[in-house]
Amino acid sequence: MTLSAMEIINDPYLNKGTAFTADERKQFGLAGLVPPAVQTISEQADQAYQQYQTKANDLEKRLFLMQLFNENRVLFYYLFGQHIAEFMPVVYDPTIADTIENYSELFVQPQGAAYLSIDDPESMRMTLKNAANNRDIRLIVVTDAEGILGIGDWGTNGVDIAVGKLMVYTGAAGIDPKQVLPVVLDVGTNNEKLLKDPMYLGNRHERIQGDQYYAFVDQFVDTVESLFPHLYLHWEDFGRDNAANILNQYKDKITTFNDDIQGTGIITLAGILGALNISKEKLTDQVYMSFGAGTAGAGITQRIFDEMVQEGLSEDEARKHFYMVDKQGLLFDDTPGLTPEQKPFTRKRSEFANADELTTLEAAVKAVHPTILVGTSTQPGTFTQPIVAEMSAHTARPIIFPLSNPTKLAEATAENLIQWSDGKALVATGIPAAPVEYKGVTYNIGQANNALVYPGLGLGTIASTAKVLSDGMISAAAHSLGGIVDPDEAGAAVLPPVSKLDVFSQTVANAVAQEALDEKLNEQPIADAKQAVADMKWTPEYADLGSELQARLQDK
Ligand SMILES: NC(=O)c1ccc[n+]([C@@H]2O[C@H](COP(=O)([O-])OP(=O)(O)OC[C@H]3O[C@@H](n4cnc5c(N)ncnc54)[C@H](O)[C@@H]3O)[C@@H](O)[C@H]2O)c1
Ligand SMILES: O=C(O)C[C@H](O)C(=O)O
Ligand SMILES: [Mn+2]
Repeated sequence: MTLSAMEIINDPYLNKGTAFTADERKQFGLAGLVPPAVQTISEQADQAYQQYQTKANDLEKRLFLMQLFNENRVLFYYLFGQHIAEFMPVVYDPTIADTIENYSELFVQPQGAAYLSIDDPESMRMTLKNAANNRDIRLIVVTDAEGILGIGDWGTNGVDIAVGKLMVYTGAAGIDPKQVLPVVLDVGTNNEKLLKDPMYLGNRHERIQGDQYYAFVDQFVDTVESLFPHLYLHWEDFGRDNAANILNQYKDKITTFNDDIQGTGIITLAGILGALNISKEKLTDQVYMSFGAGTAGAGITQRIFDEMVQEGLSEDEARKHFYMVDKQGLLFDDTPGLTPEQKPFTRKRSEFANADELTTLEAAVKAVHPTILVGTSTQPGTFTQPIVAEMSAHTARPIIFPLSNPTKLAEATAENLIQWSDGKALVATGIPAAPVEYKGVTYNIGQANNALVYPGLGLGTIASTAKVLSDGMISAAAHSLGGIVDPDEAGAAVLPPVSKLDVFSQTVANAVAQEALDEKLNEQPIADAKQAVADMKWTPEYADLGSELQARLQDK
């Protein structure tokens, strides 16, 4: 069996458009099916970038790039590689939030995703097999879309976050796009707007919860593990009640990762270490306050706590450095509605004369004087001027990270934080922020978004054939981002710039793979971690069509 010329052109992994060579056009019946000119990939990319620049806004730009992605993966990633910092906010957060909210209206094609319906579990295996289409799948990003960014429950529309996260894996770290699969678990939605929308494309019923939900998740894990034996399974944007349960269920059994818990923990720790490098302070001297102690907030807190223990504090000593504020206010051991992840970080009312008044962030900040404040609350504008002034009055260089996404949900803007703290605050934001000019200094703002770390973490884990993702590998990833920014430059950022994302993703991957080997977690013999990472890395170049087709036939 061989592929027809039309099948080749319509296959995004094989299509080269005007870059098919004269020989290929002759040999595979492509002559006359594309315009006569034979272009190089660089000429194609220049032409595509010119088109991109004519688009009126980020949504239009994204739709154009998705069209390119749908039609020609190599060209898309070549172009992405040339404009990584410019394209990140367009293919990913924050613009991706608009495409998720308007998924039905914008729907053109399914972008290679697998839609797994809880109403049709019998089809699961076949769907996954067909979506993989004989490809050697090494990486799945799966969501059930109950907690998309901070915008809530978006049902089947959430599939876009799986597609988008995977685009960043390849653009940043060079994961082979032939080896990835985006998946949405459509278990229904509690989003009334979607349930009433005649155009909604997902299952039109409330979320199935409890045993049936967990059985469906379990069936999914069993099925992908049996179909794809070398899989790295990435969970994204599950709801607060399920995310940690699922991670705890599988993390010691398979190679798996929760981005919101672990990825956010790593990047935030890296940002804090970067900030302490600037202020020349020690982590173990800090007082940490988590605002919005949900999936991400608790995940970050746990990572910073583990780091303090690693730096020599006992668990009891370390715990004294942490405070959590959620909807109820400062969390105490008798606060109703605590999650299992919050319980270890609650305080005793007896520690405060006015415990019952500590129901707002401002009151908690006044009572505790945190030196680090991290926001994952989905509550915009909650890091107010009085709060920032209060922190600045008690700390030389307060570390303040408003991490809620997308843009409209951020707890504060970087500009306000720099102004309100008179340039003292060490800031990172969840979405990209422009440098802030203040009193003659240009403050570069680091982006504490898990996208700065999960691509390298994934590449390192897959390349090392690690059987699990260990705490040591996670810690190695966080530490590997140090030493890239010069901390002594005025206005230095706490994290390396997104423009270097492709470079430092390799650094992260190398560190993670080395740690996996040091811990003897590799399933296959590997002599050299760096070499294994280099061998795994895919680069966007057109391969010879004949060889590609040959390989395709061998896979069948
Ligand atoms: N920058 C990053 O890399 C990154 C990573 C993950 C999540 N996030 C962002 O963090 C936010 C939360 O995501 P999540 O997955 O943890 O969601 P989540 O629903 O698990 O957690 C949100 C928490 O905020 C709490 N909250 C709600 N209203 C509050 C209020 N008025 N005061 C205090 N707390 C309040 C909720 O009770 C919950 O515990 C989102 O906006 C998301 O985009 C950012
Ligand atoms: O998707 C992002 O931009 C980061 C994070 O995973 C989130 O949920 O906000
Ligand atoms: Mn997320």
